[in-house]
Amino acid sequence: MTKIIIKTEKLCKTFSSGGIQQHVLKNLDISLFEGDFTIIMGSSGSGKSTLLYAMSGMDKPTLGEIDFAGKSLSQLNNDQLAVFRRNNCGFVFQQIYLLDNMSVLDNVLASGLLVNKKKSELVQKAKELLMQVGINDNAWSKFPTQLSGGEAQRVGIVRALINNPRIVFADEPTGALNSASSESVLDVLTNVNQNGQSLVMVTHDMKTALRGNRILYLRDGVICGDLQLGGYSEQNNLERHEKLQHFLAEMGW
Ligand SMILES: Nc1ncnc2c1ncn2[C@@H]1O[C@H](COP(=O)(O)OP(=O)(O)OP(=O)(O)O)[C@@H](O)[C@H]1O
Repeated sequence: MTKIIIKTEKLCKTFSSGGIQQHVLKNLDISLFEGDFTIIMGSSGSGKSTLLYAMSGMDKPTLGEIDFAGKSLSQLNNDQLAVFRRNNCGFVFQQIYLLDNMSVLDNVLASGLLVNKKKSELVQKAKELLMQVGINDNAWSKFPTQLSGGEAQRVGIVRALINNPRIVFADEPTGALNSASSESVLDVLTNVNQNGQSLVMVTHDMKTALRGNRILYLRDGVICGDLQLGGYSEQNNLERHEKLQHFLAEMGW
């Protein structure tokens, strides 16, 4: 049976500003499963990023519980949460946030060294991962400004993977890329998932969503659709495309 990796119970997030409260996430009960590539879709402002940040322990919920691989996140203080995130989560953002004054290799190593891994092992692993995403040795000493957007995001993915996270969270990872670069980044994410890595990704884009095997649809802070799409492959993509199109039409997307 597939193992649950994250389970939320009555998860709520409310933001207050200027005396006005905005209930962004409303009593969400969600289970995410190991090995899945879960996609979160929904209209702008529906709470997708807020949900991603709450489930990953980046932000604290207002109410409710998050069980992450057997650990209750509400029991952790901020320092413990930071350590927990470092050991269990990888993050890929639209803005890639590579450090401009460090080489490609050092950007990856910096994340690994934060969890006290042995440097020689890390270097070996970083190089292997960089090769796997098509960043070859002639690029390892380059600085981020010398990379294309797609190359930089593939380095961002390696940085997210360097500590063997239980799950990788991605927030619109291709949102700032042209279509060729997007495809190369999505191929990498697909490959990472096909090698067993759990992923959860927020996207607005249908083509991007097709890389996932499960689609959660958020409307006004409530999950109103949950589609099992089956795993991505180029052969079955037409059928999956139609299924997703139908689902999104039902959701009023
Ligand atoms: N830190 C914050 N303080 C106050 N309000 C916030 C904060 N973060 C998010 N919000 C509000 O919560 C709502 C949901 O935001 P969120 O970014 O989660 O939506 P989203 O579905 O990811 O939107 P988009 O697709 O446009 O990125 C928005 O109305 C946003 O303004």
